[in-house]
Parts: sequence; structure tokens; C-alpha cells
Amino acid sequence: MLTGKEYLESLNDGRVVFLNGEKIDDVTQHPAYRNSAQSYARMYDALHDPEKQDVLTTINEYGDRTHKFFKTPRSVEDLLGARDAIVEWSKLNFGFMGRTPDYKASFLGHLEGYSDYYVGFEDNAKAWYRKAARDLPFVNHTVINPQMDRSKSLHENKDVFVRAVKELDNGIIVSGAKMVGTAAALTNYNFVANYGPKELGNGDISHALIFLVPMNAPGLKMISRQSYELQAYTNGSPFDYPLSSRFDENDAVIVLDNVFIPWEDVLAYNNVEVSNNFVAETHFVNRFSFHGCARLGVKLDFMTGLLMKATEASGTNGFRGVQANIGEVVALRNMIWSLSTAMATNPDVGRNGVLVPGGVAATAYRVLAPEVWVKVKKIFEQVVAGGLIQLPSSASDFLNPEIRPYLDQYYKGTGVTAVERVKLLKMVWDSIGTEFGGRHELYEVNYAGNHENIRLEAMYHSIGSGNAASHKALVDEAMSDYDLNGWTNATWKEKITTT
Ligand SMILES: Cc1cc2nc3c(=O)[nH]c(=O)nc-3n(C[C@H](O)[C@H](O)[C@H](O)COP(=O)(O)OP(=O)(O)OC[C@H]3O[C@@H](n4cnc5c(N)ncnc54)[C@H](O)[C@@H]3O)c2cc1C
Repeated sequence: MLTGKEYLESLNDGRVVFLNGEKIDDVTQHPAYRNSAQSYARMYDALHDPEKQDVLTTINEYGDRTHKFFKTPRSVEDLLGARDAIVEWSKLNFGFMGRTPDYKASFLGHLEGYSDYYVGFEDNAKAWYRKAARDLPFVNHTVINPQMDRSKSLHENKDVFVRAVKELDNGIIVSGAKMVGTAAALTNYNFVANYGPKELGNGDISHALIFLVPMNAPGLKMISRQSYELQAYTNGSPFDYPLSSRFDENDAVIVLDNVFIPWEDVLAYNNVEVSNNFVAETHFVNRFSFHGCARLGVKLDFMTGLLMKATEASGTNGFRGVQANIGEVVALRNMIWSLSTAMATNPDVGRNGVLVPGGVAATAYRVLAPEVWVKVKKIFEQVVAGGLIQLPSSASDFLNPEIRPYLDQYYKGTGVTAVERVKLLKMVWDSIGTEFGGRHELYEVNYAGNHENIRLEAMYHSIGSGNAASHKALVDEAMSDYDLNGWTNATWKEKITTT
């Protein structure tokens, strides 16, 4: 497993990252990325910390030490251990980094047990499992195509998404773009898949691919969104932007311009069946929901504490209505934690006897999590209210003797100094209101799929698992107790007709 130092060194590899019109030389040194890189490095170091090793790591079937979520799960204990390892790592960023290296274990951690799914590329799947578990490279994930024009049929948009454009003896050449790779600039590999489209017209299935590619591959370019870490660095200090300034997972569009992919990094090629169905058939969807749910549990622990402290600091925590709102956040937090426990303790049995986080709880998480985050944000806006805007522009205001007495007098809270109150409320604002906070809402609402697809897939899961049939059978049973002539079930008494 990489150490933090090895991880940071691995990023200085000639990768091509564009930000604000410039090519970034070294992401580990640039103020737009460097503190987020340090946050990931801290996670890698924790794997080697003797005090954390038992909760974070285990030995897999190859005898390699790895993060617990990277090991093929064969028991409920394996799944609970994986959940606790995800949680322990997530606590290092208070749940504000969603695409940490263990996120992609949702896919990579099943490659051994599910290797026979990748027809023709089974050995590649096993080799990638071994490498991913042993070294823990940071792999990002890109499956969604640029939005362009969703009203057009797929073949009319095909020039924008990733396809094989040439086949060689030793691999393939791919071109196209992906929207977006979260944290891409700070990762080691890009995972690429297209799922959904059946064909691109006239029998073209050049999109039916799954592969991995190193971030410094010639022809691979990343176009970053604005860096909130850079904005925090430019506009203020950690006191003003305590989350933006260290946990910004910069999302980048990834352009593949005639990039060579050797066969050993390919898991599906010209295979619509495999590429379209991998999300459900390899139970990636169960596993990424499991990861997301465990991570959101940590974030909600943090938000619950933040709401309690913020209301204490403004003297509103004794009001019945405010307490009811705190109770609602507690209940939402409890539900999310219960769902991750349920996924682990009530698993499904997958391919080759591999245990999979339970699909019933996973579909519930996927549909409910966006609602939970939006609701929690709303409660903060209603309960902490205008306090979030009654904040001085930056920590520097406290250093100006001309206004310091006013700040100390007018910005103090209930039992806390002005500095303590402002520090606390700037943390709240960064979690929900800054550009970083706004992106977090967009992330929680969309990252597991668009708002309709997550619901449709919950319905399909119900049909596929047989639950839908038993729900309908329950209704049939209730309706079979009576007909046009009255009760057909002797339990109940007929109406007595009087003449
Ligand atoms: C912060 C953030 C980080 C992300 N990180 C990643 C990442 O790391 N990797 C990755 O692969 N993706 C990532 N994504 C993309 C994410 O998976 C998508 O945003 C999500 O799947 C929704 O897809 P979309 O944005 O293309 O919206 P769309 O799917 O285009 O949906 C937009 C609206 O149009 C409707 N719609 C779209 N198509 C149809 C149709 N054919 N018929 C009827 N209605 C339709 C939808 O119901 C919805 O209301 C990220 C997104 C965000 C916001």
C-alpha cells in the first residue's frame, strides 16, 4: 500500500492538468490542489499507523495487506469490517471527500470474485484486483458522457464520448471525453466505462468498453473546474474556509485524445452485454451505495454536532421548535447509519459466493440520501438563519485594531467569544453555503445517478428481487377475501339483511 509520501510523489508524473487557462506543473505544489493532495496523503499514512491498522486494513486471499474494502467479502464480518474502515478513513475529512481511494474499491474489490464476468479478459480482472489491493493506487471513476444534447439519439452524439478508434496488436486507441472525474487531477488512474447505450447506429459498438488508463498517458488531458481551494487561498485563510481549503475534490472533464490502452488494462471491448450491465451485474451499484452511505454517516455525525454547537452559540437550543429540528437531523443521521449496518448484516449472495451489501437497503440509501442532505441544509438555513451572513469578511478583520472592539462586542455569541462564534459559523457556511458547500449539495443530489434513474432502479430492483411480486400478492390476498356477493373468507360475518 502506498504511503502518503509515495502517493504525493506519484502525482508528479507529467500529467496534463489545465486550470484558469494554465497548464499546472505539479499539482502537489500548486495552491489549487496541494492541500487536498495532503488530505489524501494523510489517509494513505493512516494505513501504516499501528494504532489504525487493525480497523483500516486486513490480509487478503493473496496474503497482501490491504484496506478492508478492497478484500473480496465472504462474511458479514468482512462487510462490517469494510464499513468500519470506510468510516475510519472518512473521519479524516469529516465525510467531505466522497471519491477517496476506497470509493473505487466498490469496483476493484470485486474483480477477483467476479473475474469470470469479464469474458475474454478474466486474467486482467484478477491482475487488477491483485495490484489494486496490494498497492492501493488512487483510481478515479468516469462513466457519464458530456451532457451536450440529451435529446439526440446516441449515435448523433457519439463524437463526444469515449470510443475505440483503432485496434492494434498490443491494445486499442481510444478517443472522446468524460464528464466528470471527481478528484481526477489527484489520482493515479482513470477508470472508463460507458453504460446504457446499446449501439451507436449501423451496428457500431465502439463505445462498449471498460478500461483503466494512467493519468499521465500521452493524449490524456484534464480540464479542471474552478478550484475552491485556490479561492480559499486567494480570498481568506483556513479560519474563513476550513473545508474548501483542504478537502476540495476538484472535478475535471477528462479528454482522451487518441490514447493508447494496452490489452492488459482492458476489461471489456466491443462487448455491449458486459459494458452495459457491469453496474448491476458486478454489484458495483450495491458497493458504491455502501461506500457512499458509510461516508454520508460520518458527514451527518459532523453536521449534527455542528447544528448542536451553532444553536448553543446563539442561545436558540432551548426553544422547542429548534430542538425538534435538531431531533430531525438526529433521526436522518440514525437512518443513514442504520442503512449501512443493514447492507452489511443483511447481504445478498453474489457471483461465486461473494457477499454483496444488501440491495434493499442500498436502493433505499440511493434514493433517500439526496433528500437527506437537502433537508439538513434547509434546517441549517432555517435554524442558524441570518447568523450565517452576520460574519466579518475574513479573519483579518480581527487583526485590525480599529474594528476589533466592535467585533468583540457585536459578534459574540451565547457563552462564546466573537472569535469562537465566527469560527463556528464560518465552518457551517463552508459546509452548505460557499461555492464548496454548493457543490456538495450538487454532489449529494447527483453523484449516484440522476434523480429519476435512482428511483427507476429502485423499482427495477423490487421487480428483479421478487419483492414486487410479493407486494402485489399481499394486495391480491386482501382482495380475495370478498367478492360481489360479500365475504369469501369465513373469518368475517356477512351483513344481516332484515325484511
Ligand atoms: C459534483 C459532481 C461530481 C460528479 N462526479 C462524477 C464522477 O466522478 N464520475 C462520473 O462518472 N460522474 C460524476 N458526476 C456525474 C453524475 O454521475 C451525473 O451528474 C448524474 O449521473 C446525473 O447525470 P447528468 O448530470 O448527466 O444529468 P442527466 O442524466 O442529463 O439528467 C438531467 C435531467 O434530464 C432528465 N433526463 C436526462 N436524460 C433523459 C432521457 N433520456 N429521458 C428522460 N429524461 C431524461 C433527468 O431525469 C434529469 O431530470 C458528478 C456530478 C456532480 C454534480
